[in-house]
Amino acid sequence: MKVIERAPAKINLSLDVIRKRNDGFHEVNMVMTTIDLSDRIECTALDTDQIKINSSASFVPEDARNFAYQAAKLIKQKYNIHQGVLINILKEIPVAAGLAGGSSDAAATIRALNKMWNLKMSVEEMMAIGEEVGSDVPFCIIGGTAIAKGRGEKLIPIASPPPCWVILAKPPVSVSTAEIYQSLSLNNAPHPDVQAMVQAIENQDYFQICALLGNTLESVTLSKVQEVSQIKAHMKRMGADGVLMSGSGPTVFGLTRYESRMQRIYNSLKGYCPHVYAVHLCRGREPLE
Ligand SMILES: C[C@@](CO)(OP(=O)(O)O)[C@H](O)COP(=O)(O)OP(=O)(O)OC[C@H]1O[C@@H](n2ccc(N)nc2=O)[C@H](O)[C@@H]1O
Ligand SMILES: Nc1ncnc2c1ncn2[C@@H]1O[C@H](COP(=O)(O)OP(=O)(O)O)[C@@H](O)[C@H]1O
Repeated sequence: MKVIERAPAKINLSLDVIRKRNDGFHEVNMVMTTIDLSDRIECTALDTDQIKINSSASFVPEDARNFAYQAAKLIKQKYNIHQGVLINILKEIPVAAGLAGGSSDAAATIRALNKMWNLKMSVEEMMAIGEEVGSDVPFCIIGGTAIAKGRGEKLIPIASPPPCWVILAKPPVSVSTAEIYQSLSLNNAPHPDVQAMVQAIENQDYFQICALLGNTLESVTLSKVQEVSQIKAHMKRMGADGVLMSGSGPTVFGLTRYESRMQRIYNSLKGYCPHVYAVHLCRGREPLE
């Protein structure tokens, strides 16, 4: 038996870091939304009782460090499953990019194994398992657009933003999420207006959404990866209506409603950055499969 699931990336339209907690995490307030750049997860039943990972990308661990492996192991333990699974990961999402590629692979694995082993887990149960793998995994279980609080696991689904093109450019460097949070000094950090962003999305006010894009972590990554500022400036010059770094970065995204402008921004970045994509926001809570 084989179950296939789509694992879409996310971007953070607004990301505020409120305080450092005692457990090593930070309290956040974010607006996240899925985009139509996806990995593909294929789960195939194995005769032997083991978890095997196969990934199409280098840099992605194929052992217990893989988030999909960790998700499968947690499910096997919780439901006392003695069957094995081969998890084939076809990577499209750049790795360590601020786009939650690994988290989305874990979430898609949870959805796939729920079907393959007929576990009848509710969305809440899948989110609880996801939370044990990483802060962004519960969001990746539901997808769509949501406010995320706590360390990212407390979710309030909201309406989707109005349709537009999202151009993504990842400079040829990767950053560690833990290091970026660690280097953040909250004394002089910028704090985006998350509530105003939620309101702008509810009003379907595209230009207000563009104006309110903000990310507390951006200044930290900017100071380590100079290409982030260069790409931001370039996207603005080429006519993007709003530009921001996603998550802990270093991927930068730009928004436009015009296909011709999307093409211009995309083409002008293609020679400069190894990873450039032009995608759409995902509308609504489409079934993630
Ligand atoms: C910054 C964000 C924004 O969506 O995304 P990415 O850039 O990773 O895509 C997330 O907060 C990342 O979530 P995720 O990548 O799941 O992080 P986790 O694996 O749970 O944690 C990795 C490390 O990041 C730090 N961390 C993470 C989340 C959080 N709210 N506070 C933290 O301080 C902790 O040091 C933790 O050990
Ligand atoms: N399935 C996976 N896909 C990508 N990276 C993974 C995966 N499982 C574990 N990792 C590890 O997680 C780290 C962060 O990757 P990723 O989830 O792509 O980035 P981000 O947290 O910035 O969105 C990588 O450096 C990689 O070692």
